[in-house]
Amino acid sequence: MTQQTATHNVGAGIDIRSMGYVRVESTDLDAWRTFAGKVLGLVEVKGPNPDNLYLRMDDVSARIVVEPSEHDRLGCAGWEVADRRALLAAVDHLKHHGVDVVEGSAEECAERRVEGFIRFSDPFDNVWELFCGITYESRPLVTPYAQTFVTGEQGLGHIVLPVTDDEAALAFYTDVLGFRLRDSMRMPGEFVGKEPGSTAWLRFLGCNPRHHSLAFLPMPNPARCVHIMMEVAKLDDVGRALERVRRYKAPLSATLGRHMNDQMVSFYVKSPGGFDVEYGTEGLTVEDEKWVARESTAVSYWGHDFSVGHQA
Ligand SMILES: Cc1ccc(O)c(O)c1CC[C@@H]1C(=O)CC[C@]2(C)C(=O)CC[C@@H]12
Ligand SMILES: [Fe+2]
Repeated sequence: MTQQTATHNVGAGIDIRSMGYVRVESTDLDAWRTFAGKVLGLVEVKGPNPDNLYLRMDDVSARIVVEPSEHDRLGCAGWEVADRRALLAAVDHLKHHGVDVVEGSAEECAERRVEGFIRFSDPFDNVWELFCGITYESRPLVTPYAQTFVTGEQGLGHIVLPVTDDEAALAFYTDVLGFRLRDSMRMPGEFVGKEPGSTAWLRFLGCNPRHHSLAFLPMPNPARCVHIMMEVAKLDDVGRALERVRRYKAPLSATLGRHMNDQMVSFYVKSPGGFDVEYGTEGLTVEDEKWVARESTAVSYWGHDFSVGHQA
């Protein structure tokens, strides 16, 4: 299967290849330094702006950039397209759908080490960036706990964004952005503040073989992000990370478990950004040609007790 087949552009949306980077706003960079380095096992590297914290997880120069701010929240997620031509096509496509697009300045490109990028917001004020031509490093990454992150064509991982209207979100992300629906989960409406007896949908969407790169939860969130997921190669890497959560007293949001839809074994830990980080392994990969989007009837086959996150 090649990336160039027509099926890759199902729905004629934008040809987004993967989630490339995440930018985080922080009131406490030292808290992020410890959390990212000691708990997650990311590697701090030098970057263009000495005020920012740059974190590597693979050959890409930085996958997570934390910048000083008055807020603790997600800044934006950056999504990779193949090249400048794809980026220009995306601009046309977004404008055609009435989306306001801002082109990244030369300084902003230098800070991100990309050839070009654009910024826009989804209908729920989540900030998106699309970029091409990011730099990658010759020096192999040596992670502090010897884990390997699963990235490559699957990108950084996945992100769960807050939305206010699940139907409008599904239409925007599939018809306008070109994501493919991979799974759905029904939730009681009262869970997200809708009228009792109603239904709210959690949708899981993909843009590459990773089962989902994007999901949305119809519930507002001050951190502008529910969680980001990063995947490591081995179950031992998840187990060791869970021990570091305990050692560094990072607040666990959900216990170890295996999800039903993407079969990932993971736990959730609260980041200093106000959103969770899901740390997992053994995530499912799919092929668009064969995949059928169904409705999963449970969060997990076992584990993932979210009540630990609500205990004082
Ligand atoms: C259900 C599910 C499947 C695959 C995932 O990667 C995944 O993160 C989830 C869980 C999604 C969701 C969440 O992130 C926030 C808290 C939620 C709403 C719950 O309380 C249950 C499902 C959880
Ligand atoms: Fe997740």
